[in-house]
Amino acid sequence: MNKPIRMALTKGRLEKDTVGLLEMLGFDCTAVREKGRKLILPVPDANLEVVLAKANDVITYVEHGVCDMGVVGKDTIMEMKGKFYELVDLGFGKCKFALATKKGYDFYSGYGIKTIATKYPNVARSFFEKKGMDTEIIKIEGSVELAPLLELADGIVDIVETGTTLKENGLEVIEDVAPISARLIANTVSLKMRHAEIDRLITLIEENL
Ligand SMILES: Nc1ncnc2c1ncn2[C@@H]1O[C@H](COP(=O)(O)OP(=O)(O)OP(=O)(O)O)[C@@H](O)[C@H]1O
Ligand SMILES: O=P(O)(O)OC[C@H]1O[C@H](OP(=O)(O)OP(=O)(O)O)[C@H](O)[C@@H]1O
Repeated sequence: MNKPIRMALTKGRLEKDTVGLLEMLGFDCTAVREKGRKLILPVPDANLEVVLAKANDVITYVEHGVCDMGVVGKDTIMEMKGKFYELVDLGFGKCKFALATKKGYDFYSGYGIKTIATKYPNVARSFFEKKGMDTEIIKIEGSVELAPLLELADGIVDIVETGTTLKENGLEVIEDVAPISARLIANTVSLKMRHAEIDRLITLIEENL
């Protein structure tokens, strides 16, 4: 048998749904479910090796070819860009990028440069560039909703899923930026060298979505 296909999975929110998808395809994911602190786990009947990584690192490993495939959010793809193929929209991990401000704040009024706090500076920059709007972008590592409350920023570009975090902090969406869901990605060389195996897996996934 060929060496296993290495698939990098985003740890955290996307992990359960990805394992659920592999199980729905009929693969035994016992080793992944009972992983403890192990980070590389076999899915033997699929000839897969699952690598558990942080979202940005999934892209780094796939881009460098040390993982053949990956499962990562569209948010991470939009922020990191990079050279790899985006193959399938997996339809889970659904949320969106949105521009939000304090409730009732008139973001588009006035002539001063607006300040935007975000964990995703490239996404925010390109959103405002398309509008032809000059902004100051400040990178924040988490709980981005704090920035307008502390008056560091006029608005935020962040992930919104249920809207609860915005609501409980007196903020509201004023514009959607982009829809987000989990994507299957592949290294460009792996897709050529292991085309038959990857293609079989994609067909199986698409039949089960
Ligand atoms: N409410 C949400 N908040 C953030 N990400 C979400 C949400 N719902 C779905 N996602 C998707 O899940 C992916 C993984 O999110 P998760 O919070 O587990 O990791 P992360 O964004 O790297 O955060 P952390 O730095 O806390 O690990 C995101 O990249 C996004 O595609
Ligand atoms: O619309 P909601 O369902 O409330 O979800 C959105 C929140 O979830 C994410 O934060 P996360 O929990 O990953 O924490 P972080 O802000 O520290 O990254 C995101 O950055 C929002 O804050």
